[in-house]
Amino acid sequence: MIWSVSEFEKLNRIGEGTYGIVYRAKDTKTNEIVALKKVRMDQEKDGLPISGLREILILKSCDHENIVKLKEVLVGRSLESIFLSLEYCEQDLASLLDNMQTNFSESQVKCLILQVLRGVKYLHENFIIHRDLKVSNLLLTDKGSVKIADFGLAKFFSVPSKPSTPQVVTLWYRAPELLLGAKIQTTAVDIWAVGCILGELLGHKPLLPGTTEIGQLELIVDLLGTPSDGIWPEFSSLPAVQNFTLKQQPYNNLKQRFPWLSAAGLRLLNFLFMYDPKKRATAEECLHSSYFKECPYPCDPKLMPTFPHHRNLKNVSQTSKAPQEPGVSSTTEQIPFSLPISELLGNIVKKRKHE
Ligand SMILES: Nc1ncnc2c1ncn2[C@@H]1O[C@H](COP(=O)(O)OP(=O)(O)OP(=O)(O)O)[C@@H](O)[C@H]1O
Repeated sequence: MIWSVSEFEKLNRIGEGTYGIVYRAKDTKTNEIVALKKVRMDQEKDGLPISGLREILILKSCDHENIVKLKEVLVGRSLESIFLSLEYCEQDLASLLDNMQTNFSESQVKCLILQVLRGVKYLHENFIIHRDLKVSNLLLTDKGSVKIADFGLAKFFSVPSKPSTPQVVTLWYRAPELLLGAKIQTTAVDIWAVGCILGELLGHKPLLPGTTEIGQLELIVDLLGTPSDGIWPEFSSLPAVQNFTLKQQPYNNLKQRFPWLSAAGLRLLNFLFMYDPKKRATAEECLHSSYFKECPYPCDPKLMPTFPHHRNLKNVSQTSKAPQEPGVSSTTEQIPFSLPISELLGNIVKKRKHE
């Protein structure tokens, strides 16, 4: 068995999510810049946390230009730390939206959302539901390429579907069926999230920024009107319908929210926001939307502007002050040994003898 050893120079911390810390790092052998995502092992005594395993298995199975590439799974000196080495993307849409001086033009929004839809179409065709699509999980390279990231909540789905835990997807992007306790999750939850992302890009602010589940439902009802069995036959049999009294609001206010948007743009948003998940658009259908075939046309990704690298500027000083993690030096990190995924998964709880 060949163990290849790589050394990474940790450059700065670029993100910290629920499941891990992400660093910008240089592979000192190849000089390649990568993103190293440290998989959080806090509660784990017997191996990888489920979110880390999911992310590895799903990313390993993906090969698409709009899905972030997993290069290697790396194991630290003691098997206690696991890192994913991912292709490096200069921006994530959340920090970009927070920091940009000029808003995205509609043609740029079309370019971005088309790429998201291509990535989502690929996932759904490969029986993967992402379940946590949001602007912070959409990365953008300096070449204008969008990459869907963070597969910690993603899962393979089967047909017919099996019940799964409803508490997924960040509140702002969460589909009404999840808020109402549906037991079966379908690809439609990702499509709802794409609708929220499109609304956020077009409106330059989060579309439905709820702070509680009921508050989230109320924002949805304010925007789209109150659902009923007429438009969504399963509605009144959803588990949580009894828990909430939804206010009666008969109007769809998308046109009021986006008064400048064309009829095709509004049709697309309405299709993404169908209450009934069975009637909601598929990624494939959205890709054929006439919205993308009318002026302003989607810009070519190569013509997307590049932006200052805020995350690096902000975090360089933070990184040098950050408390040192076990086995991690603040400059040249002796981190990981790369191991084949089959080995990793086979040996995940065994200590390495040949280190
Ligand atoms: N390949 C990458 N290139 C550049 N930046 C990245 C990359 N992967 C992740 N990031 C940055 O790190 C942040 C957190 O990453 P990620 O979402 O994968 O972690 P997480 O712990 O699963 O987060 P969450 O809290 O969203 O579940 C992202 O928002 C992004 O800013």
